[in-house]
Amino acid sequence: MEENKTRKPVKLGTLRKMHQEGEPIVMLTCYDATFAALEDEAGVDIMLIGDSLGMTVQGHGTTIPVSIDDMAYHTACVACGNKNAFVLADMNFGSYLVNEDEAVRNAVKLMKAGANMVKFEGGLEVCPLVGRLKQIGIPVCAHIGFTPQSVNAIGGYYVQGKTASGEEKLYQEAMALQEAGADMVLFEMVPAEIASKITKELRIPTIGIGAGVGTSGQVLVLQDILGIFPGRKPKFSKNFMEGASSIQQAVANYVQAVKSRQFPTDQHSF
Ligand SMILES: Nc1nc(=O)c2c([nH]1)NC[C@@H]1CN(c3ccc(C(=O)N[C@@H](CCC(=O)O)C(=O)O)cc3)CN21
Ligand SMILES: CC(C)C(=O)C(=O)O
Ligand SMILES: [Mg+2]
Repeated sequence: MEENKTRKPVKLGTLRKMHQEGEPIVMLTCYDATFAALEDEAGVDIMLIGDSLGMTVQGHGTTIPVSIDDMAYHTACVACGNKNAFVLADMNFGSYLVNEDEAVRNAVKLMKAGANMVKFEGGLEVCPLVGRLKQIGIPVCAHIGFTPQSVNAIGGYYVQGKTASGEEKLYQEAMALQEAGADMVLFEMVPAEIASKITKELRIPTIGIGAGVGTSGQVLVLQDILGIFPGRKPKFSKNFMEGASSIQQAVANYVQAVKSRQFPTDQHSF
């Protein structure tokens, strides 16, 4: 592969600047070193070692069975293949809301494996943990809206924040997370208008998946953009292999589509 020599390391400061200047941030899930090198070369800004690996790599029906050792292993694989992208690692179900000291130790494990930031699902209930991690030098991305680890409690794959009170809840959560010290907020499956409105009021960058084009950046699952995830495709994802002649080109086309705000369209939004 031809080396991309113009690329500089993406740091937290880079992401803040992109948010301020309105340059879209491209995030894509990544689970191994080969794809890390490929995504890095294609210009992906943030590689997310998502707990979606429970579905895409391990073949489970949800993200619930994933362990902290699974997350640390895949984070280390990605970190080895990556040169310049920012590395974000998901905290798995059960690794952060059971016991706060254990949550801190688990976050430390992911940072030692090569993460630059950790992400976990939740609103007001995770604010104390966000503050504690911040104190010991661990940046946090908060994941709100539809939170897949709570699919059993939510009762299905439903769009969140559709009612006036749901919208207010999302707004309050985003503001509280920023105040608690979060460095980024991710919205999953929320109305485009709300994600855009909250993004304008936050100092910190936002990332959307099924949250419209008005967030600071976008994320999708690697296997979804390659059209190789079995079963029905979520409304918010897009197969970028269509019209591409290689995997490299499909990933580059995703990067280009997010950077030019051609993706997502209304067709991928709620
Ligand atoms: N391959 C893959 N893509 C993802 O986007 C993804 C994962 N896995 N695993 C972790 C979570 C789970 N997420 C999901 C999974 C499925 C739907 C889904 O099926 N959405 C349908 C509605 C399905 C229904 O009505 O039950 C949709 O049309 O958007 C949404 C989000 C997002 N994440
Ligand atoms: C879908 C994204 C946002 C995620 O959390 C994951 O891949 O686990
Ligand atoms: Mg996740």
